Amino acid sequence: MQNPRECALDVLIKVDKKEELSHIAISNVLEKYQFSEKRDRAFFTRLVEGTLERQITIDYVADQFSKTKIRKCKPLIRALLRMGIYQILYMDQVPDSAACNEAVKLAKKRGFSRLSGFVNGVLRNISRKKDEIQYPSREKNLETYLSVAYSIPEWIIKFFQKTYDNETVEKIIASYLEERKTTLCCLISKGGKEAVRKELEAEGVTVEDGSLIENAVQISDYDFLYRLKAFREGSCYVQDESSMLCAKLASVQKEQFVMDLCSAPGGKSLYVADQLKGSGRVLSRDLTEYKTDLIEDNIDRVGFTNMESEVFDARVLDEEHIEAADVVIADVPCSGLGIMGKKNDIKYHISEEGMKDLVKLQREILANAVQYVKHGGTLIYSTCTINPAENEENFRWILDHFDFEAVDITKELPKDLKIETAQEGFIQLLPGIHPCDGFFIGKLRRK
Ligand SMILES: C[S@@+](CC[C@H](N)C(=O)[O-])C[C@H]1O[C@@H](n2cnc3c(N)ncnc32)[C@H](O)[C@@H]1O
Repeated sequence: MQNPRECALDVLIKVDKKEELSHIAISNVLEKYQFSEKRDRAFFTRLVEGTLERQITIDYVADQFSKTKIRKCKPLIRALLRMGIYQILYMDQVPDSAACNEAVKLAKKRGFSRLSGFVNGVLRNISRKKDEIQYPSREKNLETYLSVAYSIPEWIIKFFQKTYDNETVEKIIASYLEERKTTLCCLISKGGKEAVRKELEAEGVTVEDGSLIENAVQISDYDFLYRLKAFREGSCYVQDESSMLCAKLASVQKEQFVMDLCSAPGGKSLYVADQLKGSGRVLSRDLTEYKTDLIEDNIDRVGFTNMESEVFDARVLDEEHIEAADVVIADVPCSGLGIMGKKNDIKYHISEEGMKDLVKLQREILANAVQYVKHGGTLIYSTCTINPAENEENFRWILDHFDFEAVDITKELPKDLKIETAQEGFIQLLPGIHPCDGFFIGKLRRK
């Protein structure tokens, strides 16, 4: 990686133009430069993720120091300013002078010599007057304050306030900015947690136990996941504990047939296939070949023979599988408000209108999902969002329209997780309140 700042600039421009999602753009660059220095790769990742994460705060600051509003700047200049401000405000180890000089050099290199003075002026001014930056008053307008302080669109804050008190809302949005470790699910059939821990520690990785799930570990102090033997050889895979809990609640039994309707990259399928210990069958579907290739990559890596992938649109009823499955998992496409800390694009892309369309799509998928469940079989309905319409309202819609009953999951939850609605068959996990992503899980039984 010759110049991590230039790589970051290119990714930020692409993401700004909505040409690519940030996590995909970042991982493409990291893959391309997998043999570059660990330090450069880490700097690049932090610069892109941090700049996107703090974009609302950064833009608010930029507009105080520039006559041209940042939204009106050319994409390259906007990206340069944003990443320059991020370095000045949030990267203590980078001298402000380096942040300014490198931004000026990149502006010139990319044919914007005329505007390099403007970039220099804005960045140096912010660097000089850091202590004079004005932020909105918490007392005068809580929502605007929270939006700028935590870099979350104001409408999302108001949306959360409809369901949660201000203290909870602040905990949720603060959690999105927290640094998080990578969580891995250790496959039981590959020796389980202790075997994985041993291999990871031998490679210098720091390994801690997960908070909710027995076979979860959290790792730090590593560079490239694919270089870790335990990962490469398929003893573990990346999965948040909320997702593991979701798959665990499917409570699969040996020899069962499981249909996972929206399954790429295959996390929940892998979990249940592992629980089936080589028996039974997991049919993992997704909408496109690009997506099922991701599932196939995972199957190849872990070597499971009881799991297969298939391109299938879950909105289309599959007559051949009516009442065929012991367990159906409908982990549907959703607004993703529970994972905004991991996927920075979500907060800039999603809208209330978009969430309404998602509810329609989810019900279309659910109307088919219910039909694949055998009588007495299980339906798991899940999302990674915090939106009552996509979550408990859809759950109740199933109960109202189909021959299903809610399953009391109180006793199946980890002992530290006490959520009252569990007896009604569902839980809403909240980041900042629970030690995992924001996630909804509902469990139903076909009568
Ligand atoms: C929340 S993600 C699934 C995550 C996955 N269950 C896991 O644990 O790794 C939702 C998935 O639904 C897929 N999807 C969207 N529309 C779909 C449709 N009509 N039919 C099938 N899958 C769809 C998306 O491609 C995406 O992979």
